[in-house]
Amino acid sequence: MKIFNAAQIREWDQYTISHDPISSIDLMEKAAKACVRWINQYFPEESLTIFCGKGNNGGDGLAIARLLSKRDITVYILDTTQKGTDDFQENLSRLEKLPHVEIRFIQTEENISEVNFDGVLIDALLGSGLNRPLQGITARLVERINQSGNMVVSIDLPSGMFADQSSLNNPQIKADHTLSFQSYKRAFLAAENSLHCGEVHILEIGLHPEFYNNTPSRDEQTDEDIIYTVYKPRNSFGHKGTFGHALLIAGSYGKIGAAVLSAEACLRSGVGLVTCHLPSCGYTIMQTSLPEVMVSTDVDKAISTTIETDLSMYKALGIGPGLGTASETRALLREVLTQYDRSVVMDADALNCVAKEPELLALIPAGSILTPHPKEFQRLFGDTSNEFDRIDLASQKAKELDLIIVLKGHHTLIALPDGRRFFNSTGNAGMATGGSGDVLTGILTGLLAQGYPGDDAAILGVYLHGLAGDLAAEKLSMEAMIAGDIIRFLGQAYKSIAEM
Ligand SMILES: NC(=O)C1=CN([C@@H]2O[C@H](COP(=O)(O)OP(=O)(O)OC[C@H]3O[C@@H](n4cnc5c(N)ncnc54)[C@H](O)[C@@H]3O)[C@@H](O)[C@H]2O)[C@@H](O)CC1
Ligand SMILES: [K+]
Repeated sequence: MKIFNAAQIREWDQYTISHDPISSIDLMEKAAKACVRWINQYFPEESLTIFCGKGNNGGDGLAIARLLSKRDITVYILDTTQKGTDDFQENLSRLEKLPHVEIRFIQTEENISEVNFDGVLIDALLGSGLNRPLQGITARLVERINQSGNMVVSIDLPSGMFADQSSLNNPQIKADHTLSFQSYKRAFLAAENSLHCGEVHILEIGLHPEFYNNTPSRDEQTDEDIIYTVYKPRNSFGHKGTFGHALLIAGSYGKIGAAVLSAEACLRSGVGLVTCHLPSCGYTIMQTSLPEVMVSTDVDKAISTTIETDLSMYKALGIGPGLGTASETRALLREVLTQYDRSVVMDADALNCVAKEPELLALIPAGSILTPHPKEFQRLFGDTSNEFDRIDLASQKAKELDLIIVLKGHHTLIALPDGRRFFNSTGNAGMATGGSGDVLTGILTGLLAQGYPGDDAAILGVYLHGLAGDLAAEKLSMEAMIAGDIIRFLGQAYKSIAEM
């Protein structure tokens, strides 16, 4: 699903108005009706206090008030000097025709102390038209709403939150639910906003599909349609050679488990053969845990010497899980990156090695996949002041270095070298557990070895990993699931993708 920015969303509204055609006041009525259906379902009887600004977000609020006027309702209008939009004014005069609805105006800070915060609070102060951080009386009102302790439902966006840029540390509504229209906004994908958005509900308001289809978007949220086009069902005439041979370079003393997890995930991603290059202390552990994996061993407790084998026999290479960052290991990494010219997957300590020796970056083969979590990303590419900047930096580095950057998080970002950015839609907090990243490395390496191009491998692999995690959490709970469970549910995840 494409994610449009605030300007594109405005254009989409305008396109619908002129091509549907529909008047803008009728479009607002549709949006309000969609909200009312939701409110009636979630809060069927509660009294409501509705806070409106004088833009179209406030217009939505006034229309909602009229449609729910049989309830116990109070409407507060934040009466700035600014003139209301046409649709706001029209909805105000429609509402004023209902004498039993109480409309009060907030013009001074004193008025705020007279507000009665009753029942469910509907926040229709500001929406996607926000163009500066809240201040003065608006910020004060927002603060009071947040302090009220009442349930808060925001219309379109929590007031004070920008649709497509960081709002970190700005005054903004802390909503329990956000009812937004038609499609996801960037704001809802940022972890830094999650405490303010609450649960996000996207309501269909019939914006014109032609605009959606014809308007390119840099950002997309991975969904079933995308996965359907990326996933390649297995060729029934294939043999194990068809599905590639992957090499994983992983493990150190005390962290052989990372290599085992990664190797099993790689196998279960569908690859034909897996070889794991391990320090010698991991030999018995790996052979006993996973008889399907071939093992080549190094001499020591950490991987530190030259790999003897001809790397060109491997279709893909994954480096990092449990590797450590010893200087000998870095030397090996340098050698591998120099020798190998197909895509590699680099995670965890492989990335930390690169952070210690940044000149290694230039050796990474084009089209390779890097999978940092935010801390590893920061070590590699430096600090950013907020999540939006971090995503822009990841995107810039993906372009500059011709790499795919998978920035792990609640909505993992997949930044492609051509500038496109995908936000993953599967996964849950249960996956924040040791070894979960090793599993992802294995899956991605396995998909590359099977011949998936890097961008498809990243999009599909991250989605599968999250979906398997969701299935594991459903069965076992987020608390009790562990990384190995993600592997155990990979099969079910594949099955549900195949049925799409
Ligand atoms: N036909 C349409 O365009 C539709 C619009 N809809 C609603 O319209 C909203 C967008 O409407 P608007 O563009 O009027 O935007 P808003 O209702 O968000 O308000 C924008 C106004 O507030 C002012 N403003 C911006 N930042 C401010 C700040 N920090 N403090 C005080 N004032 C500030 C702006 O100068 C502008 O006049 C959406 O969020 C959505 O709720 C929906 O009704 C769906 C249809
Ligand atoms: K709002």
